Amino acid sequence: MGVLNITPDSFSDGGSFTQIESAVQHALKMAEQGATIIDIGGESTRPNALPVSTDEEIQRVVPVIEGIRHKSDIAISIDTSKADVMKAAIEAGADFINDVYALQRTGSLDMAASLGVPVCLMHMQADPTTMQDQPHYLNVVEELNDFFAQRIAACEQVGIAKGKIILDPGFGFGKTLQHNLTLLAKLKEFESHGCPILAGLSRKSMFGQLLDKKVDERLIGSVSAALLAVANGASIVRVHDVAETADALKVYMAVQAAK
Ligand SMILES: Nc1nc2[nH]c(S[C@@H](C(=O)O)c3ccccc3)nc2c(=O)[nH]1
Repeated sequence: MGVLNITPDSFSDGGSFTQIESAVQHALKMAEQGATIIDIGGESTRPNALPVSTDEEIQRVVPVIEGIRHKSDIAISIDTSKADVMKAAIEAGADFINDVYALQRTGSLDMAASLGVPVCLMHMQADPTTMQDQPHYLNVVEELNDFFAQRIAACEQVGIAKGKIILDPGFGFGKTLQHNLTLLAKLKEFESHGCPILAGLSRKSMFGQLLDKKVDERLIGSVSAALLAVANGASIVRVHDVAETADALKVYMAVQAAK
C-alpha cells in the first residue's frame, strides 16, 4: 500500500491542477514500483494540523482518484474518517475505506455499510491532539483485541461482513515506543479475529526514537519493520518507500517459498 498524501502546496489550497497532476503521477509511479494499493488521504492526522472541511477534503481527493482511475485500475483506498468523503471517494472510483477512527465518527459506520465496500479499522487511543501524552495500557495486545472485537461487532450489526474487514493496530497512534515494539513483536495475536492485518510503520517516530534519525533518514528502519510486520503476519504494509519495500518483500517471499 503506497501512501499518497494530498496536502495543499505552498501556492494554493487543494485542487490546483499541478497538485492533482503531480499526485496522479506519484500514484502511477508507486504502482510501477510494485504498490498494489494506493492510499489517498486529504487530511493530515498530524496533532497540530488544521482541521480540513469536508468540502475541502473532497476537493483534494476526488480529482486525484479520478485521475488515477483514468490511467490505472490499481486498488485505491480512501484514508478518511468523514462519511461524506467516503461516499464521494467511492463514487469517484476508490475501492475501500481506510479509517483511522475505525468508523466511530458520526455517520461513518452507516455510510460504510451503505457503500458496501471493505474497510480497514485502525486502533487509536484518544485523538491526534492528545494521543501521545502518556499513552497507557494495562496490556496493549489485550486492549487492542478487545477494541477490534467491539468494532467488528459494531460492523456486523450494520451488515458489514467480517470478510470485508481489515484490522490495523495503529502504530504511533497513542502508543509509546515500547507499545509499538510489543505490537510489532506480537502482531500474530491479532489473527484470532480472522481478518487480514494492515501495518503502517513507515517513517514513524518510533524510528526516530530507536535510531535517532529524522523523518527523511528512516528508510532502512521502515523497510526493516515492514519486512518484520509481514514475517509476523501482516497482509498489507502501508509505506512511503514502495520500491525499496517491494524489493525487501521479494527477498522475504522468495525465502519463504524455499521453506
Ligand atoms: N490504516 C492506517 N492508516 C494510516 N494513516 C496514517 S497517517 C500517519 C502516517 O505516519 O502516515 C500520520 C500520523 C500523524 C501525522 C501524520 C501522518 N497512519 C496510518 C496507519 O498506521 N494505518
